[in-house]
Amino acid sequence: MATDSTTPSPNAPPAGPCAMVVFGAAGDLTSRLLVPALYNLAAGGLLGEKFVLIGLARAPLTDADFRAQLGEALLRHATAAVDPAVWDALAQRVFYLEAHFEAPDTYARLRRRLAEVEGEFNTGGNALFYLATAAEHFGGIVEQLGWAGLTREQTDHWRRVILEKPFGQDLASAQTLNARLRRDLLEKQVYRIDHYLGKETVQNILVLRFANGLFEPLWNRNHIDHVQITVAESVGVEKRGGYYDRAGALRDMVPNHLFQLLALTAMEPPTCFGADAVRTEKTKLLEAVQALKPAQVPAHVVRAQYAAGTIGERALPDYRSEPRVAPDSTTETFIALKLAVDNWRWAGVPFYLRTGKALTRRSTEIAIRFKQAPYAMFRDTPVERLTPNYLVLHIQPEERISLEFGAKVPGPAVRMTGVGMDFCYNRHFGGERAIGYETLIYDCIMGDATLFQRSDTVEAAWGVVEPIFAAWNNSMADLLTYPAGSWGPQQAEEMLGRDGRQWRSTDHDSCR
Ligand SMILES: NC(=O)C1=CN([C@@H]2O[C@H](COP(=O)(O)OP(=O)(O)OC[C@H]3O[C@@H](n4cnc5c(N)ncnc54)[C@H](OP(=O)(O)O)[C@@H]3O)[C@@H](O)[C@H]2O)C=CC1
Ligand SMILES: O=C1O[C@H](COP(=O)(O)O)[C@@H](O)[C@H](O)[C@H]1O
Repeated sequence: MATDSTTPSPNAPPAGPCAMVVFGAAGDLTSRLLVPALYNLAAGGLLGEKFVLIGLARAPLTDADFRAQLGEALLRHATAAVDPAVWDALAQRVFYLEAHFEAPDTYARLRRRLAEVEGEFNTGGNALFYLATAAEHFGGIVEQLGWAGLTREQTDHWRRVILEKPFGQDLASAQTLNARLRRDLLEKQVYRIDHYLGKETVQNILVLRFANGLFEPLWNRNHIDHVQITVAESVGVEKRGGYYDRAGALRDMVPNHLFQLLALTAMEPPTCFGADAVRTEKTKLLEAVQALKPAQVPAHVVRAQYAAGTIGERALPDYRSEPRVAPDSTTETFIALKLAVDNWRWAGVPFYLRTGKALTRRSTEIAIRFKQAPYAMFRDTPVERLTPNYLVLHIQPEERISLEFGAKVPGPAVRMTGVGMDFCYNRHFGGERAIGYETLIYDCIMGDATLFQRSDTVEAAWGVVEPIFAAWNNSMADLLTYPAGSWGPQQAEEMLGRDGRQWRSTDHDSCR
């Protein structure tokens, strides 16, 4: 992550030289996210002349077909008007290799193609292998790259691999995958993407906390009552029933995206802005999250599945009637958790996390609730209750930070109302938004792994959720239902209610 400005800094040097090989280049991720991100980098002058893209997939395409396919995808998914000159220049450096991941000759052909582009475009022998493919292919591809000598680094060139999530389905499979990767790659060559770390508002958590003297003294159990992390989606399972029905909300979202938000919010200050310093603190934080005991699971975890309902004008069927979902599915589409971080900073401060599909609206936020001031001074006034003090990091779709506090209503009587101060990204930085993958691709080419997951972080995260799976396997938690378009089951409210707390309402949120 460039440390002096935005996504990445416009003053940053262009990335490269390098050849980026995308395994699964005819897929959705490539068209929807990777190509627009590469275009944005090129448009910002952040992809050097010595950058080449080689797409690899099974479809019988020529280079020209592939360029045309990506060009159309770019027009559909670009975040700003496409400048044909920028795209044409980039497209000249795009190539296609029709190949099967499993076929051994794929890797010999790839080696030859890499040597050709190295000669023609001076890519310097550097190569980034991007596995934009289902996780079941990761091990096989990396192994074959290793056999073909394609992952071997030399003093004059580097070789790196980007993996998309999921990194395993549980702790054991994550450990197996990491061990398999280690056979052919050094940890420093592995870049595990969590796309939440590509979001500006997520990267800003570190800056907010550690570049401002204002917040850090308050950032602990002496001043913070509790923390809420919400990742609410208004979409249902859409076309991904086949994958999602095997994963569920806990696997799909919690050990990755929600725990990244948790770790950034709660970690100790790293000693420097280096990849290992930041990732070590994140890992330590996740290791400090108390594993739930089986008997705690029913009170600390709420899981539920959506039933038919409407979200705005949109009607959603029961989750079990969605395409490629089992009619008797017991997969959760909503989960709420109460976690404790057992360290000096956070002892006694609950962290409430919730995520779900088919909820009222899309809203991702981290709400930090400060402890209440003593009421004594207002006892003989009309003030009946003090306004809760929240610092809210609105991650998406609104991108802002708000501070909520009480203010005196003008007039002779002492009356109080809740008011807020807002920092809105749009208003301050303008409306042009990035995909999020720009920074991640740029950083990988530049060899900065700060925003990527390390193997021990991934394993620490699975370690926290593992006891929950175990309890569910022993039928220790009911699967509830909630109507699509609601905020989830009532039991998620009750979980906080038992602690005398409630989820912060997002109903009136907007940039003031
Ligand atoms: N799509 C998204 O928004 C996101 C996706 N991801 C992750 O990214 C990865 C890719 O997802 P996505 O692009 O949606 O997947 P798709 O199914 O759309 O694309 C997969 C690609 O892999 C190719 N492929 C599959 N098997 C083989 C094979 N044996 N040999 C050669 N090529 C093969 C397919 O080629 P063919 O066309 O020939 O089938 C296709 O190009 C997944 O891990 C997913 O979890 C992560 C975040 C977001
Ligand atoms: O990884 C995933 O993330 C998306 C949510 O991402 P966002 O950037 O739109 O918040 C989620 O829909 C999907 O199920 C999950 O696999």
